Amino acid sequence: MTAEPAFKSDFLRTLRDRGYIHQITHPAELDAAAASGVITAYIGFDATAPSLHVGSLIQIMMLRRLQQAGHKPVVLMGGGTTKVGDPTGKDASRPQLTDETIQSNIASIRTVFERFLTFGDKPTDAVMVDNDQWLSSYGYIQFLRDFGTHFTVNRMLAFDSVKLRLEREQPMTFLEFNYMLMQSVDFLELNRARNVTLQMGGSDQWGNIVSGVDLVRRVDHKAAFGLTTPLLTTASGGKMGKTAQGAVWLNAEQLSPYDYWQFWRNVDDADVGRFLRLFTDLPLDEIARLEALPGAGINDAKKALADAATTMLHGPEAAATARAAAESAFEQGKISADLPTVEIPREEVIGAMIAAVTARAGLTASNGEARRLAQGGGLRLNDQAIADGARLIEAADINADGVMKLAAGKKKIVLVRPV
Ligand SMILES: Nc1ncnc2c1ncn2[C@@H]1O[C@H](COP(=O)(O)OP(=O)(O)OP(=O)(O)O)[C@@H](O)[C@H]1O
Ligand SMILES: N[C@@H](Cc1ccc(O)cc1)C(=O)O
Repeated sequence: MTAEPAFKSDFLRTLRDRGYIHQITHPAELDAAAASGVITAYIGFDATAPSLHVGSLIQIMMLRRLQQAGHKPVVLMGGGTTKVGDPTGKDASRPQLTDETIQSNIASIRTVFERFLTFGDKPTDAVMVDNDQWLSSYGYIQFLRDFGTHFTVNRMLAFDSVKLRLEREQPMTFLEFNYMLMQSVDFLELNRARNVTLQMGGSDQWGNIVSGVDLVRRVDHKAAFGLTTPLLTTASGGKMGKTAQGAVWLNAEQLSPYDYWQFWRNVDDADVGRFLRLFTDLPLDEIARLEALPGAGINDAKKALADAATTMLHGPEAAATARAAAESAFEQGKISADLPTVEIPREEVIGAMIAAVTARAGLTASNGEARRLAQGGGLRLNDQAIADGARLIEAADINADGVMKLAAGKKKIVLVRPV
């Protein structure tokens, strides 16, 4: 192994110590800049959905580390780039979103950033910009003349986002082919308007980021840097942020604080230390202590992770409520009103097979999966294991509050309310 150079700047030292760094374009130059003054850095987020998910949280946390180290974060909303759609990592073109959908997604996404960053007018306060402001006002010919000359098709074909599609003989439209230019122009624009010298993102963004660095350096002869994080996967190999049930959304409307707390509480043992370093502000020595807890102590480390991550996103009260609901549900065998409740038409519950209700409540993907779960002893109705997936639900299974408690395995649990 080659020895890694020691960083002088607090910012890069923290990023390295906490596991954020995958690649940097000019490490020594960037380190010197961050050690000697305030730098301004940006990360872009496209508005492809009404909420960001846990995969993008590493990026948000990196902007938080930047601000904690005394530098200035710029959050870029991709109002313009979302109209084109980043082909990076995609097998096929994205569906085109309407302007209304993009605007409503931006309005919904932007709310979470205030939890992680301090916005305002002071030198290291965060600011938010929307690239629609400049990208949409270029005329086509002007854009081509100003920027098209700085990109060769030869080089663009060599980037993964393009190359992999061509190799697989999957179509890439000319619309998508332009995405890289637009992201590069963003960097140039932000460098000129706000003195942004660093762009960060996930490792899949490397091609787009390097193109922007090159554009700033070539056109304006100014310093510009790129830094990427590893693309996070969980210990079981899946892309971080997606689960069998879907993405782990950051907005409470898409995923309740309870389910968010549960996501962190249920991470694999092997992920706990890494996630504590990336997703909480706990000091490294405290994390080392939590990681080293013997045996079942790992559960305390997971609860510390769930508490800290949920507090940061949803606030201390929501985190405490989620934890109390989880503890009463899993550890004391009681029913807690804070468990997620699923409303199902009465006729689909009373008299229906428990396997069907389990699937209908979203605990399993199918009736068959619910039946197998029951056979294996993993299906519980009001804390009693039910081995027969064909067992019919009776009115007597519903308690005085009008709900019954249904659990699939140790981790998934809901209240079903017939309505
Ligand atoms: N699992 C992950 N680990 C690290 N970074 C991630 C992960 N998922 C997304 N990112 C990063 O978060 C930023 C925003 O990504 P984006 O919202 O496009 O995520 P996505 O899951 O790829 O969404 P989409 O499916 O719309 O492309 C990018 O910099 C991307 O590299
Ligand atoms: N391409 C990035 C989002 C982005 C958009 C514009 C930028 O200038 C930077 C980044 C993504 O898909 O995640």
